[in-house]
Amino acid sequence: MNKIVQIKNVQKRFGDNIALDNISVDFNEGCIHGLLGHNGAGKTTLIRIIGGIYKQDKGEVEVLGLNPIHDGYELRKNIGVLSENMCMYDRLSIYDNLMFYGKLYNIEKKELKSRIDNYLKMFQISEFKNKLIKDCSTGMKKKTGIIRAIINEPKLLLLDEASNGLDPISKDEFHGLIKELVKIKNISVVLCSHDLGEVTKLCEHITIIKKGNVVYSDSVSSLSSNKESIGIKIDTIQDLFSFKEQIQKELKDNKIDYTKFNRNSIEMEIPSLNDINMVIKVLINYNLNIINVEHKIFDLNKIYLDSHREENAI
Ligand SMILES: Nc1ncnc2c1ncn2[C@@H]1O[C@H](COP(=O)(O)OP(=O)(O)OP(=O)(O)O)[C@@H](O)[C@H]1O
Repeated sequence: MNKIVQIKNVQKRFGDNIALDNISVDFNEGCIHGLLGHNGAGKTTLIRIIGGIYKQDKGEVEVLGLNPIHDGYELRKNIGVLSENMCMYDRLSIYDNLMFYGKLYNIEKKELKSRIDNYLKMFQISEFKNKLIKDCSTGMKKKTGIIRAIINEPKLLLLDEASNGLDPISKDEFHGLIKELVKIKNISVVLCSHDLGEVTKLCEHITIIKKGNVVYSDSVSSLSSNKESIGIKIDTIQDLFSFKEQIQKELKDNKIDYTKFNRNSIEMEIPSLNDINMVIKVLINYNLNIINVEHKIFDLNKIYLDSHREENAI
């Protein structure tokens, strides 16, 4: 698979603050890549280096075979960026905003109009095209923001916490649109998010950054197939916290070290599916009513928490 982004030993400082320490990571073409990490981990800085907005202090960066600093003009023609703050003109309509941004790319007027019309249709906001941005809902603005980010038909789309503020239904729609773009336009995406559900749903490759270093980077398919243990989640009617310590001890005696208790559910890693019966017996012994048993093939929550334990610090 071709590499669309190659980052090698990149460092970026802001004064004494090391935003990126010594990062090396590659992103493949035609995939959605998730970029995760706590607040201040360095995600936006990395996105901005990829987009040619910041220049790294050390290391090498290649995006679409280009050097983002030296080939900035060429690069900007081929990437799209959407961040939480979308920077659109409040007093212009959806349509006029898109025309304005499209003209910046020197897209021929007839072609630009046809692209805008097609995307407005695809995103189901044609009927609102004359609405001023200041009067639009967050969902409408986000859709306009994505159209703006892809109006130049980019090969790479950088989404920095772009779905923030969307209600669950609009978020679902947003995810559908991103998937569709990847499928029909073969766009590669780097998606920065704090929403692990969103990343699990969309991304084929995941990179976790901690204090300016990559602490985790792997494809979801290899994560799922290389797993030595199996994640399960069991829902109960009763409150599990009252039995937490006893259950935890019994499971530990049965070689189940990782357990996460929620009020009405327990998540754990079991060595094999045969161990499910033993776990259920333990719970039933506490007169707990089990209402659901879920097999979690890919548990990003656990991967994220594990990668932020102190012993994994680089
Ligand atoms: N322009 C800047 N000037 C000074 N410091 C900056 C600048 N941009 C980022 N930093 C610092 O670099 C570090 C990494 O910030 P960055 O915004 O990349 O993190 P992030 O992972 O995107 O965080 P969040 O999830 O909160 O958006 C932080 O300590 C931040 O304060």
